[in-house]
Amino acid sequence: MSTTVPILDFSQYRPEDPENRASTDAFLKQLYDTMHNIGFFYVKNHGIPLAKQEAAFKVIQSFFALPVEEKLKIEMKNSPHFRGYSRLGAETTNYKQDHREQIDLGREMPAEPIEGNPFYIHMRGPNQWPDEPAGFQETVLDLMQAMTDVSLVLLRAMASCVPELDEDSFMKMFDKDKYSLRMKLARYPPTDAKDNLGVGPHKDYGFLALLLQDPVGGLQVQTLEGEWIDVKPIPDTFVVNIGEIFERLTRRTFVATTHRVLSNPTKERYSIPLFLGPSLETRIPQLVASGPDRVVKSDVKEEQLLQNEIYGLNEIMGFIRSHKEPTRRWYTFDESSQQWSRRPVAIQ
Ligand SMILES: O=C(O)CCC(=O)C(=O)O
Ligand SMILES: [Fe+2]
Repeated sequence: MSTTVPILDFSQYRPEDPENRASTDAFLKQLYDTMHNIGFFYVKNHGIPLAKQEAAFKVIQSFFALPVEEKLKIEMKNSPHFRGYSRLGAETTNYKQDHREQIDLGREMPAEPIEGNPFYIHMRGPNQWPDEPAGFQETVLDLMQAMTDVSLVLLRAMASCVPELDEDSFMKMFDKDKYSLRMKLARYPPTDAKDNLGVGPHKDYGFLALLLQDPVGGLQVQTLEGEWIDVKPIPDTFVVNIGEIFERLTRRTFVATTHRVLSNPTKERYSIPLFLGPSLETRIPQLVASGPDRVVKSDVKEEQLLQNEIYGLNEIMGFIRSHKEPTRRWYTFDESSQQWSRRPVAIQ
């Protein structure tokens, strides 16, 4: 069976408009089928102006063009909240070094006290912002807000298209002051190496990811039958995919699709994924009574899946396995209790 990544028209989804019922229902039906059959799709007519997308790419490109010493001023190892810059090769996916550099960001929040809090609470905290280029923070925050707004509406649509899910109790996990948001600003340098994996095969850890990619291409998804297909850039669309926790919650009615990025031999590539999750303390219920008995082929082994009941544990464990140096400096693992904890001050 050949599979394609469908394009959904977001302007069809207007649940508050009774006149538009047929169109909203058609959108929800297509959304359900897509999430069940492939777990990846494009959205068009999302309402985020092209100018906002282009402005973000522009400041991001200027940042990555700075000398490395400048970029290292906001290196992730400064941050117990896993925020900041990771240089080329600093990140690991599926046991292998990735070939990209990036800035990790999240919601701008105050750091939480160490005493009396679980270690995963430190995923919350402030971002590190570069001084240069001018306007970086405002421009990136502007896009982050617009992408968040689209993600939250998409999430509601996803919840409402599953008959077994109660939309309101589902959305309660996404308390407006506490839901979790992570964003990456990524640059993949060109490589003519035979092994041209920009990012190795993985699933995303949260509920959903919304991705803006530039025109270069290289993103691929693995169909449920195990075949790799291109998610070619389509101008003015965003790519959406489901995360592992959504898969857990729906007992694989929805699938967290495996994906990877192949670097281009001659061109650098930029992408901006945003990951949405509930508040860190949320215990993820399995809201669907029983899932279909599905066999899904994936290059990601079951042992790699993050399926903890507490959402925040999944998020921090994803960062701990990908970012060795910030982890070594700020966290410690106790063999006897098999527990992680946060160091009060970083070690050198
Ligand atoms: O750069 C991309 O297109 C995808 C990146 C990705 O999958 C990730 O960072 O989780
Ligand atoms: Fe991903």
